[in-house]
Amino acid sequence: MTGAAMEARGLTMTYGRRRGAHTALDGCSFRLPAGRVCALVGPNGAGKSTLLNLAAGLARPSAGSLTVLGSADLSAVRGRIAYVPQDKPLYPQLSVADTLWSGGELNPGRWDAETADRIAGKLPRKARVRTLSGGQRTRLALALALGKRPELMLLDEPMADLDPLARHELMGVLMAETAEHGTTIVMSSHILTELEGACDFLLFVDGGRVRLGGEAEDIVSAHALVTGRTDHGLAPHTVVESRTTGRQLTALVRKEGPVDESLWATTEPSLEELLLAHLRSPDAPPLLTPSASAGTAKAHETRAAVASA
Ligand SMILES: Nc1ncnc2c1ncn2[C@@H]1O[C@H](COP(=O)(O)OP(=O)(O)OP(=O)(O)O)[C@@H](O)[C@H]1O
Repeated sequence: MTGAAMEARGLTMTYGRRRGAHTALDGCSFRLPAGRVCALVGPNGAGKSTLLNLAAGLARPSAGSLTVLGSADLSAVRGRIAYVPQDKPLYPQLSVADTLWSGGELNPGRWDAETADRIAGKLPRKARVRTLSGGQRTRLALALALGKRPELMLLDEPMADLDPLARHELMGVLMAETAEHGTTIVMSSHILTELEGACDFLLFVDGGRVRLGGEAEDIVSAHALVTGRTDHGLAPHTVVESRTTGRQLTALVRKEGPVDESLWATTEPSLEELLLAHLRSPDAPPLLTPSASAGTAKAHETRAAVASA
């Protein structure tokens, strides 16, 4: 599919009322183009699970709007979405085989038994779900999600309890899904090293707000790691984070034009370095690339239509 897999405008979610009220998402606006593998990152309590719950249609926003797969009525697109929440809810009394069978029963016309079976891998088919380890349960939940052949997969910390080999395998499977079927994947994770190279889009949420959004490559290349003398100013660049050792300054900057490389030794940060710097600097200004800005696609389409008229 083309267009946006998700588009949020002023998306706000407040839990509780009056004195006990807590705003988990606070006026988020962003756009996630279809067919991307999107890393949803942010510190504990940032609002990641809340966003995934809203996208899965399990809760309604307190204010603002959220469009998923082109529809504001999320019950209408539920069949095209697979959601694997953090606690991986499965029926503990069912066997692995029965759980896979139920996937087929619940998703008539869409179910891909071969894929589900492949992802379930060596899980003992006769074992009851309640006897599986955390990682094995995750594998089964992912088999159900992928077997559904969704257009949008929402995965809340899918890698947390997988062993390194299984994580590697999962990343490969998810990337193949996107390449073959154009599936959009949104995956929350705290394991930053594993996201690099696997995710091509980034949503960094903190304090209920989107602080970074867009193509991972574009976001990384908008920044630079610079080292130089403290008396060389860094203007006009925005300093996200800096550290001084004697007369030497090392900083992660958001570039406003080219960095003067005669004064500053400059390298491109890794995605992990970039995210860590932003985690440590909650006051850094937000950055949304044009592809992640809500409403941009329509504006581009309108401009293109006007130009070709
Ligand atoms: N059902 C709820 N009732 C009240 N507050 C909630 C509820 N669910 C989440 N919250 C609060 O909303 C905020 C965001 O929570 P959320 O689970 O979305 O964060 P998160 O980014 O997924 O965190 P983590 O990385 O720890 O999983 C937190 O302060 C949390 O305490």
